[in-house]
Amino acid sequence: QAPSPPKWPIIGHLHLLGKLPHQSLAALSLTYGPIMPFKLGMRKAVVISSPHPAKQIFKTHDRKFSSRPVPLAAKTLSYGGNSLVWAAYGHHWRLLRRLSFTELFSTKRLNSMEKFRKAEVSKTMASIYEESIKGNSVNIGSTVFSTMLGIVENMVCGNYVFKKGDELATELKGMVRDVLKLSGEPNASDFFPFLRGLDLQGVERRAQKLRERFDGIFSEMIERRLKDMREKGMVNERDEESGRGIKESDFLGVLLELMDHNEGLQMEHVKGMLMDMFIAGTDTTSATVEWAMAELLNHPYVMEEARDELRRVIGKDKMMEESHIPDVPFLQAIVKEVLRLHPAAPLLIPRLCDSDCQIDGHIIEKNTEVLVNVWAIGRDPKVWSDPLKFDPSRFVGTNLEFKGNDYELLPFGAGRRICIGMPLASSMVHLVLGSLLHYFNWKVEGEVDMTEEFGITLQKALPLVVVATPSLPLNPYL
Ligand code: HEM
Repeated sequence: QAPSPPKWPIIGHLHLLGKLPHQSLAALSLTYGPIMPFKLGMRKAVVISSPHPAKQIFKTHDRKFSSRPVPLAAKTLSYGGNSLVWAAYGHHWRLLRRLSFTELFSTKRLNSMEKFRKAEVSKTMASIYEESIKGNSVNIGSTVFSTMLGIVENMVCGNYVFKKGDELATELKGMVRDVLKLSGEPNASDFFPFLRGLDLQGVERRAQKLRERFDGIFSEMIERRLKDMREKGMVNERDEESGRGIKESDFLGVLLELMDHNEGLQMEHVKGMLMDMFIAGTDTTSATVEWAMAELLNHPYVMEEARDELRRVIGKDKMMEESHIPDVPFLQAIVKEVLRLHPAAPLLIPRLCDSDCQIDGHIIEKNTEVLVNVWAIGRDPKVWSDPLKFDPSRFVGTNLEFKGNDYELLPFGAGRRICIGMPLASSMVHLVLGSLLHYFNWKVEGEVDMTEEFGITLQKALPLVVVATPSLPLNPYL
């Protein structure tokens, strides 16, 4: 057994989690090592804080670690824990993963939707422009959240339930945050199965209520889609805008059709998938752009270097497009540096060990939960020189990527359960951040506060609200 902190009777190590578990666990692993057994009430866990054991888990023994523990709140919110994010590794998960890949995230599918993403980002830039000429400030996180909401929504169901800036979109951001908070909130019923049913902290009650609110939205989406399908067959009338082929359906249409053909898919699986995409795809991406802007505002010379690069590559009177991304290596380095210091899921989404396994000489027993602390790995002085310094140039001229093969940089996880939305997230973070920098000047008085807030995702405690001024002579976004 690897060394672990002294535990208390019954609660084990729960008292050591603190308000920001990724930070408390990172500090403890400095004393107890990179493979640290941890007792969460009655549940066995192990915390991994270094690239070598992470590689063993995600590569050498990936199959054994390909399920996840499902917190009770997540089970309620995901319609029973059978969605892509939470399903146990096996036939059902493979079906959902394959469907999501072919219908949403294959290169072909993503390419066919590019025109639409471009339009969505232009709309965002135009709205920031309008605010900027009025001298109004912009809430970066909320603005990028709405952009991602529009993009995910269009990919998933090809129409709009949420209008930009309307009440439902604003409400939805709050709801997504609540889901992430609830799913990450330590819940006594998870740690002590004999307390199940008592719901002492009211977590499940709150999860149930939240799910009902989502359910109203999803039911409306599905109702509309079914009506379309009845009236027009599978023809997607929005093909002009979405760039899809005329006979193709969208993701929701395909799921509903498969459900009809009894492929083992039920309505709650379809709704669980909608929940996954809206939760996993929106706040993660907008938080990354928000952290990036916060770091750049605190490092104006880095921001200036990125803008010089964008001006050189794109030109002064053109919009940034996804096709520019391979030609802006410094912007790419900034994104890597932001994901190193501020990974949107600092403990990833935990995995579950399905049979005894030896990692670097330590036995990890069956049913142990595995928390890979990528936040700690990103700040480990044994891995990075001057790790707390925001210095994108450390990536310039290296082949280091965040795609699951370099175990020192794993913001999207790795192995067969690596984030399926990574290609989309990567394009969007580069495109939105690049566009914000290319088109506007950004300044703040004093330092931006970088305090983190608790949740399953890493959020800024204080939202970044800044005034922009247009920086290019023409406004290519209007
Ligand atoms: C910066 C943005 C994002 C980050 C940092 C991120 C991070 C992650 C991480 C760490 C995991 C768990 C991986 C593992 O267990 O190894 C994950 C899973 C997942 N992500 Fe993302 N994600 C992002 C954006 C997105 C987007 C845009 C979507 C979709 C629209 C998405 C959909 C998913 C799904 C469905 C899973 C579950 C995959 C499975 O269990 O098979 N994510 N993500």
